[in-house]
Amino acid sequence: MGFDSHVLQTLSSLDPQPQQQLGRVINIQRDHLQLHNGLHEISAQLLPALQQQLQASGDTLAVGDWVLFQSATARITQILPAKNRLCRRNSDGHRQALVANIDVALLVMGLDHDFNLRRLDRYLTLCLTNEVTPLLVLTKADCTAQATEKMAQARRHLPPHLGLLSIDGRANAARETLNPWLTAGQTVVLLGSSGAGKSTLTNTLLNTAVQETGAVRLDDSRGRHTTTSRSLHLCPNGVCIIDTPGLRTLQLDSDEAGIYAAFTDITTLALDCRFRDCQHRDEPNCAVRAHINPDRLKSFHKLLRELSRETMTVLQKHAQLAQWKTVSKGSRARRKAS
Ligand SMILES: Nc1nc2c(ncn2[C@@H]2O[C@H](COP(=O)(O)OP(=O)(O)OP(=O)(O)O)[C@@H](O)[C@H]2O)c(=O)[nH]1
Ligand SMILES: [Zn+2]
Repeated sequence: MGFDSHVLQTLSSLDPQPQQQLGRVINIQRDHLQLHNGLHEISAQLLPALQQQLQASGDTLAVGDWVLFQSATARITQILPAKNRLCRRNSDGHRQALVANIDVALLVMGLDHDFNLRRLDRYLTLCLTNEVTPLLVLTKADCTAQATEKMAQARRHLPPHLGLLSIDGRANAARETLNPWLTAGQTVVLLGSSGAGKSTLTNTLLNTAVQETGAVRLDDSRGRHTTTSRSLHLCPNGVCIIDTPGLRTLQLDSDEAGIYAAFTDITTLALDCRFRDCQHRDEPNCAVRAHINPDRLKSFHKLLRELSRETMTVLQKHAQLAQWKTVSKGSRARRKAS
């Protein structure tokens, strides 16, 4: 189930008791938790004290977490420190762990109306700030005549080292295409919007129909949120894959250093800008604007802007709101006058 040197190292520092077992969280429903111990599945619950501890710290258990549980009662007594956790911010600003202990993320995007490179930059940042290898997987290559053109567009937009492929997620050939990217023992998560084809691809990789799939709306290719919980499955080739429900929004839980780390194509070029503090907006001799796709630069600016808004104090937010109101009042008055 993806047991690796990280888990081994963590375990050796923990001193587990004989009545405890190691398991991996493979599914979380509202009040139902499923573990796998390498042999079979186990329905488990958190020890109440551990539940309280999690609540107090604002943390949550995630699919992919490794835990110790009591063999007799199936109560989870300890969560092993994860090598990474992909988190987002909820609408109320709270951190939510999506999945844990991930090696590779397949960023699944349809070549239909789902195709949106700015959204992709968000997912990329999530991966690169957590040391997860991202791979862009464009689905529904069979549905559009523009597959080649959109692939080229994605290639121009993305940093050069990033893996990119297009598939028909329903076809067995997709398994062969993805094979070089998937190594036995690794944990791979599928991320993307609803209807992008994550469950379809999960079924193809598992070679059985485990995950339910659903048709998309014709006008905008939006899915119907068919998948409602994250779940981890073991593929015949030894890869663990986690299918996730489509995210409506992905508010990042990253700091400035993280965003810079995810945009090294920009930060490297920035060394050649004329001004050391160049913001790559309208400064002369800006090396970034000269070489980077404007859309990607927009993503970079937007993510930094979101971050500064998040870290603003309440007073700063009020001041900014007041400033916007004055500006928009002024421009309305000017429009009226002209
Ligand atoms: N033609 C074609 N159809 C696809 C492909 N991939 C997915 N589909 C179809 O797209 C629809 C949505 O696919 P799902 O796999 O349910 O999408 P999802 O990303 O899991 O969606 P949620 O579970 O709602 O997050 C289904 O009708 C699939 O059959 C593909 O590569 N080609
Ligand atoms: Zn610049």
